[in-house]
Amino acid sequence: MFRSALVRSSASAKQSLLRRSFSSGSVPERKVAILGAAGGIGQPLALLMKLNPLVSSLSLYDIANTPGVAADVGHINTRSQVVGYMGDDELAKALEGADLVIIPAGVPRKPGMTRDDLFNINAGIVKNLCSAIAKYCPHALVNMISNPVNSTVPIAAEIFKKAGMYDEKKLFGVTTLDVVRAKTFYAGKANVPVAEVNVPVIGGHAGVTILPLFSQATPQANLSGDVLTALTKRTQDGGTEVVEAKAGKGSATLSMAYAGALFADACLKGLNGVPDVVECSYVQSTITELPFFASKVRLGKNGVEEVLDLGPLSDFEKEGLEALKPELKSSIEKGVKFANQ
Ligand SMILES: NC(=O)C1=CN([C@@H]2O[C@H](COP(=O)(O)OP(=O)(O)OC[C@H]3O[C@@H](n4cnc5c(N)ncnc54)[C@H](O)[C@@H]3O)[C@@H](O)[C@H]2O)C=CC1
Ligand SMILES: O=C([O-])CC(=O)C(=O)O
Repeated sequence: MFRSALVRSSASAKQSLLRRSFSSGSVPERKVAILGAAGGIGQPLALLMKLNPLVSSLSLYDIANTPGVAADVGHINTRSQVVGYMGDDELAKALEGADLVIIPAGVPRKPGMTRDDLFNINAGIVKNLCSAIAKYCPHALVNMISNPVNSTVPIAAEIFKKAGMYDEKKLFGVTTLDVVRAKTFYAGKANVPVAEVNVPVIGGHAGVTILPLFSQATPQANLSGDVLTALTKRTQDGGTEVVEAKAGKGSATLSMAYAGALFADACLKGLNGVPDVVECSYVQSTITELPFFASKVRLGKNGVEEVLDLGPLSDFEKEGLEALKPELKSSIEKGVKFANQ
């Protein structure tokens, strides 16, 4: 009893210290820039980042419509100052001093398209934005949302290498929506409280390259092989499920904004020195033979602190891992080739 009272009092002392340091303004200043901020993901993501007390400056950039989004979000009475920037001429100002850049710029899918069908348009957009990041905020963490993520992250890496500022610890493909979906679908089948669920998702972010590891899901549940196969397929097809339901009006935006805000928050916590922040992300990696791979990553003051290994896989997951490698490899090579042509 004495020990638990001690634990309680030290926890509440920590909380009040945190509260005091926050109110005295010692939470670090952090500038977050969203590129593509007026889009379907960009707008709700701007809202969620405005609600995040770790952000002191929120920079909203797009090629159109940012003044309205910035004026709207800027009226919310939370910590960050919001500024909207529109068009190429304002990109430098949008990026200068950014600690974290989130990129949901680019076109979304329509029914019948794969993410790779977006390559021709989005690769060029990502290339230009990354050239600007290299110039104006070379030390920022970059959260890449624009599809096809399996290729846009390698494109970003090549552009950064050419600019001589590439730091593999600072570049992330955002695969959090796959984790969010895997948790939701698993909780439904396992009949466990969704808030308690954890499921790592590895590989990449398209079709079979998305590999949820339900064998490592917690809380554990005794689900049959058929159910696990169906859960895996639903997670892999989650994006397509939304694209079809939206019937030509785009892809996931609200759940993506939620996932993007979760991942950005984890990055900011890491930058601020919060220990043991672990999220899945598509990063430069040596845990398989592929140069980029999504897995659990420990986040820290410099971005990626550690790429965690995959842990034990079921036979079904081992097969899934081998099956995803050719597609992921060719998407990576396509990105590298594009950036260097
Ligand atoms: N990583 C993931 O899990 C997910 C990725 N996505 C991807 O996110 C991207 C954006 O999706 P939505 O927001 O639904 O599309 P959207 O079309 O609603 O918005 C995209 C925004 O990007 C802007 N934009 C275009 N070119 C730009 C440039 N050069 N600089 C700055 N902004 C530019 C547009 O003006 C528009 O406001 C798509 O590529 C989509 O496939 C979508 C859902 C999940
Ligand atoms: O499916 C799409 O095109 C958008 C996306 O990446 C997702 O929802 O996971």
